[in-house]
Amino acid sequence: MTRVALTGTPGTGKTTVGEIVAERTGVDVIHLNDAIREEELYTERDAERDSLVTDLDAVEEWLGEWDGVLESHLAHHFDADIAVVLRCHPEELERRLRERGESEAKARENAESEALDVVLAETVERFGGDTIYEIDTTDRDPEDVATDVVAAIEGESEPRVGVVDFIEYL
Ligand SMILES: Nc1ncnc2c1ncn2[C@@H]1O[C@H](COP(=O)(O)OP(=O)(O)O)[C@@H](O)[C@H]1O
Repeated sequence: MTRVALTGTPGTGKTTVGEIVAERTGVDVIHLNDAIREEELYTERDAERDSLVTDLDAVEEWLGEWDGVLESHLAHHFDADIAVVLRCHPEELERRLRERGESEAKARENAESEALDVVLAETVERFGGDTIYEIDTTDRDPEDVATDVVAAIEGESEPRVGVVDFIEYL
């Protein structure tokens, strides 16, 4: 097994898809955002944003030589053999986040970040184009998306970047 970074803007479906991949393949999946809280892998609490400031070095150390699927919007900040970047049209993303109970401001902020390809750009910067599998989840159900993720993990599909263009949303 190798290490897979399963990343994407919040709301793209990483948690949902990660759970399906774990069920189907038996591969170990770490939901990093939970681990950061449970293992106290943060430097401080940002009270204003109601969020934790992740201690990237502490996470790296905690991961050690672990192999499996690392699921988080931060997953691409750590070493991995391949990166899977989930994408979602900003309007659908905003809807998903509102339905999940996020504030209007947070849903909007994430939708704009998705339109600007922020996570993809960060991932390309770290991984280069040859080990990234970008998957558009818009109008697809999580089971289908999980099938694509499993194919990427098992080396049955080709790396690809540049599959969406959401810039008109802005
Ligand atoms: N492919 C999908 N189509 C529609 N809704 C989805 C899809 N994947 C996830 N969702 C829903 O969108 C919300 C965000 O999904 P989640 O897996 O928590 O995303 P993330 O972990 O990337 O923040 C959840 O309410 C989830 O049920």
